Amino acid sequence: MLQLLQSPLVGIVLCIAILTYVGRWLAAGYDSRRRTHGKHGPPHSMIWGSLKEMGAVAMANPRRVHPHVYPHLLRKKFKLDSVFFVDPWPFGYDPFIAVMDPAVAQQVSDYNAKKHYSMGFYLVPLLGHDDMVSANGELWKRWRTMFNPGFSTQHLMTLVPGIVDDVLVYVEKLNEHVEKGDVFRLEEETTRLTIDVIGKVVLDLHFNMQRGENPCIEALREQVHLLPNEGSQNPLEMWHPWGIYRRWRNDRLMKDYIGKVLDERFATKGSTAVKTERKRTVIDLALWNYVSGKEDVTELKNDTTTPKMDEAFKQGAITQIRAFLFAGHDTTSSTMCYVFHLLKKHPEVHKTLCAEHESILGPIETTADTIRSRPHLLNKLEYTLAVLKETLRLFPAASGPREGEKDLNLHLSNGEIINTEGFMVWLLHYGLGRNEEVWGPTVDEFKPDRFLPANAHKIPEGAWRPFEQGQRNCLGQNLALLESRVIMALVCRRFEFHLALDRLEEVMGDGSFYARNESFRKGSQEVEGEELYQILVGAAKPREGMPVRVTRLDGREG
Ligand code: HEM
Repeated sequence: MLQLLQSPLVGIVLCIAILTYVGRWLAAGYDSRRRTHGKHGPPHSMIWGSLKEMGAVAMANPRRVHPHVYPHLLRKKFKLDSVFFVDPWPFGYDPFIAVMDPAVAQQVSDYNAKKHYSMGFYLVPLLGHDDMVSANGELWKRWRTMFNPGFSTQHLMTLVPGIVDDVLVYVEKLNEHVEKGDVFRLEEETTRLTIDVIGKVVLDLHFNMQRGENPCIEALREQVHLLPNEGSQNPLEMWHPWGIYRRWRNDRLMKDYIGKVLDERFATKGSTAVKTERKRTVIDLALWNYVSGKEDVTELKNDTTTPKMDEAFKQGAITQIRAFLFAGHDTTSSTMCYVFHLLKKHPEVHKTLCAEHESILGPIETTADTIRSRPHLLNKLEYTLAVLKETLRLFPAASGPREGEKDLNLHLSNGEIINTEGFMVWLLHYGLGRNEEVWGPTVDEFKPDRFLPANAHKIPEGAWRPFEQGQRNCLGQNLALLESRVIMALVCRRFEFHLALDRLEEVMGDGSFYARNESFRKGSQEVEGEELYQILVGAAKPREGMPVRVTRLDGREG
């Protein structure tokens, strides 16, 4: 063996392999430069691409600001149009077309452009292969069709009492923080709540993360933190042996845990209950579809031994369940954090919101029971919905990376037509929500009124898309908006949250991911005057997990 390794032939083969790899890498770089040169965008050089200009913007802003913020800052700095080209090679995967124009974004979703392949790479450690968030074509369609009924408004209304129970635990915990007067990370507490909610929706399980721990969720959350994130300026971080081991271990743990739940549900319910009960949790929908797809279910019904599930189906279902657990927790908790942050900054909005809750849901003491018995009242909270929409306009939790292709042409308002082949088409909800050409002179102001039904017609079509639109829109958006309204109805009249970024040292020992890496805290800590800027940790989250103090608004017990 040693002799073989020392032979000149092996050396030659290795050299050829390395040279081929480097050659292909350089060719990709040249291609990226060539494609982007001369196109509308920040100043571009054949040597540096857009790197110099991106670097200058990065240097003028906090080191770990979320990548979806940069194109917006570039657009403002160079007074660019709402669609432009950026060449970040050797960073990223392809040169990209930044889209912050509603009509053009709409063209991309009407075309039903494919998810960009980088999304799959990014999500594999977290979700496994072929998850429905990044999959395309028939594979995606099959899962989406299967799970759609689990997110119908009618079904979601039946979940409201369970959501209320979870939010009441959250209220209890906030009261404990009031008593202690401590500083804590609001994102952490809120994420535990949204996990409890999504656990019921997806697996019909109560994870009880607000009062305890769960190994599967711990693994999921650690996995989120091990993805390329705010620490990924160091490309070697992904290759750290400890990180590789933890990702492997977490992946196995999640697969085993969810696989066991699936097996148990399938064994206890077998086909009979799954077929007759027609429950609509994600897991039951998966099982129901599986059982219904069988040619002969009687064989399963009469089976006295434990029925076994086809392994390929099981692995696919595990991946989708992981996708729901992931997509359904931190996006919502991040949005809630920004709602509370903006309400504190805008007391007049907070007051109007509380008045709406009082008039539609009655006194706070009876609100939980009122919502449980008359959940449809949540649909009447127009101002609450407007506050949520305005928050998502300014702080969207995600964006939409799509793959350009030969037949996908973008028709710009100036008559120009852009062919997208070879580019990533990046639908940037952050930049779209902050584009003054779309939202006018009040673009930077927090004005929920713009989303009230009387004003909604003034908003250009396709301009509000934090859940994306078209066939690949967010499957969980109705759940997110419903859950958020329950939280707001039970929290906003009780508490206010005081941002405590100046008391960070009090939470640094909490062992959370946010406590890592001191170097991120050096230099400017504001983006366009906002100190609670977004960072990338799975979703776009408030930096430092939003350290706060909480006080009671009425001085009474919550
Ligand atoms: C405020 C909260 C949320 C926001 C802002 C949000 C945003 C988004 C966005 C922008 C997409 C499209 C991504 C793309 O175009 O590449 C998406 C997809 C998705 N979201 Fe959400 N989401 C939220 C909550 C949820 C919840 C609660 C669930 C729970 C089940 C969920 C499940 C999904 C799924 C399964 C997809 C993929 C849908 C498909 O491709 O067919 N999301 N979300």
